[in-house]
Amino acid sequence: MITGPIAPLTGADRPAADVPPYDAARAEAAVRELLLAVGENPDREGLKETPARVARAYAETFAGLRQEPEDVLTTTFDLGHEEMVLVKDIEVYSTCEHHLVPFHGVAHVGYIPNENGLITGLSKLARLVDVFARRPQVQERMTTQIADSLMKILEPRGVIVVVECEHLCMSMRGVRKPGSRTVTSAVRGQMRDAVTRAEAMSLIIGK
Ligand SMILES: Nc1nc2c(ncn2[C@@H]2O[C@H](COP(=O)(O)OP(=O)(O)OP(=O)(O)O)[C@@H](O)[C@H]2O)c(=O)[nH]1
Ligand SMILES: [Zn+2]
Repeated sequence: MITGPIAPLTGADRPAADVPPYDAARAEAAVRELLLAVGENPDREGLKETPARVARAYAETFAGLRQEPEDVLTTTFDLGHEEMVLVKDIEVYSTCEHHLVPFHGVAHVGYIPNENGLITGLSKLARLVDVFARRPQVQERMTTQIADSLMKILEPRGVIVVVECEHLCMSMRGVRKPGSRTVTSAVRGQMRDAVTRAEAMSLIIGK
């Protein structure tokens, strides 16, 4: 049986500073237990390195728990560009917090800079998506977190985030509907205006 302290704060929005350091030994012990539980022999040749491998993989998969959006939205420029900036088709791999299996697809992230034209590096938008994707997630919360952190840090006039993902928990098990895609959006500030929103959506949909 695995025992030990649990994270002091349990909310999904807790700050990275409150998340305890990654405990690889604990993850390894848990994977060994899981293999025993399903009736496998964790000491057989093919599996003996598996708990350590999974522990290493989980460190990467959940690295976002120890990152803040401020860590990646660092490079900002004052370009004086006040029109919409949209990066679309950002590949997303996240983990469904209900089943701990992946959901994957694309995110489209757009914003309208403020009157000072404060913008960020394009790659930083993709990094921001990863900060929230690399956590146990639900797609709705991930979408909201991306939008709200952009609003807070860049103080833009508006933000739109659209995420389209296939959830493997719906494809490979349970209801077994491969190919279905879940679309979530979060729209903030001036991006809520009908004309602006329509422009953003046509840029997102147009291939
Ligand atoms: N809203 C939302 N639901 C999700 C997400 N990922 C998985 N789910 C759903 O979470 C639900 C969990 O339902 P439960 O009935 O508790 O679990 P379950 O018995 O494994 O459900 P099934 O997947 O239907 O077999 C399922 O309907 C999943 O499709 C997500 O990102 N957002
Ligand atoms: Zn799931």
